[in-house]
Amino acid sequence: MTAERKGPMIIAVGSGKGGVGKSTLTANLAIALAKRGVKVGLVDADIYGPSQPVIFGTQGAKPDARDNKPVPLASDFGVDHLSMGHLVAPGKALAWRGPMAAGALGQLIEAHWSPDTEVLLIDLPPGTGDVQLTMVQKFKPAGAVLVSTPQDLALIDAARAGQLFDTAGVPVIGLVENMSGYACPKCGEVSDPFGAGGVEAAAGRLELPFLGRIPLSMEIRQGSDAGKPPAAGDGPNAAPFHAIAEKLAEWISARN
Ligand SMILES: Nc1ncnc2c1ncn2[C@@H]1O[C@H](COP(=O)(O)OP(=O)(O)OP(=O)(O)O)[C@@H](O)[C@H]1O
Repeated sequence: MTAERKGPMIIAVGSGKGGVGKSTLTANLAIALAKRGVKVGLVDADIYGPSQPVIFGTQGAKPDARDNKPVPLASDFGVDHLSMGHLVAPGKALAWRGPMAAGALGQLIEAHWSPDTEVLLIDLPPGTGDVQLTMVQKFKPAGAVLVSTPQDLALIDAARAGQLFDTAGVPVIGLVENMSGYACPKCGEVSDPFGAGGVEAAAGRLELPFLGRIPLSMEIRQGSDAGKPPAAGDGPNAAPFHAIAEKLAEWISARN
């Protein structure tokens, strides 16, 4: 009688800096986990710059509400999802103060997720502000994945985001390097516009697992903008996401 209903395991995806590919990684990890048979939901908590409706191709869709709670939207990729971008007009949340944004995040997490949902991936806003703090304090994720590009500045911010989770007692599952190495589509030569290997080295210094790297690729950007996330297909850009999802799935089953 006193046993609490066991909800989905919450896993946060965070970054110290904006624009490093956190939303791209979250969406593709969710899709890759779903392909492995995990029942996954995704919350786009990036209240000030929601991008999941574009990535999932559900822009303009309006979630139903039951008992004043939103019902997450289904997608073509087996991942139910909910974003502030589905609930308020674009740009409106920009004027919200911290507590209001944090309250909105609560509504997304406590929505009508299907009862068999095993894992909720949360695409956090970049940085270490109020929304992130509320998230880790109130909803206590089981773990967090941190994404960074390889440059030093992004890494310093990623380490700060790591501290936020550490302070709240949320284990960092590992670090992901995004936009690592670019293969020229014309000549095939690989270059490293943001450097390479920086995140793996930082993971070593911070004594955190390194989960893998995602290349900088035109197809990843085009797929994200067109509602066709690469992990849903089986092209060359799907593999890096699936390799990281495999490690995440191992971490999840070790916790169950
Ligand atoms: N590996 C990649 N190769 C090419 N483009 C990428 C890659 N990762 C992300 N992008 C592109 O970079 C842009 C920013 O990515 P994304 O929105 O995922 O970052 P973010 O960290 O979530 O940003 P925000 O701070 O807005 O939340 C998007 O246009 C996305 O398509």
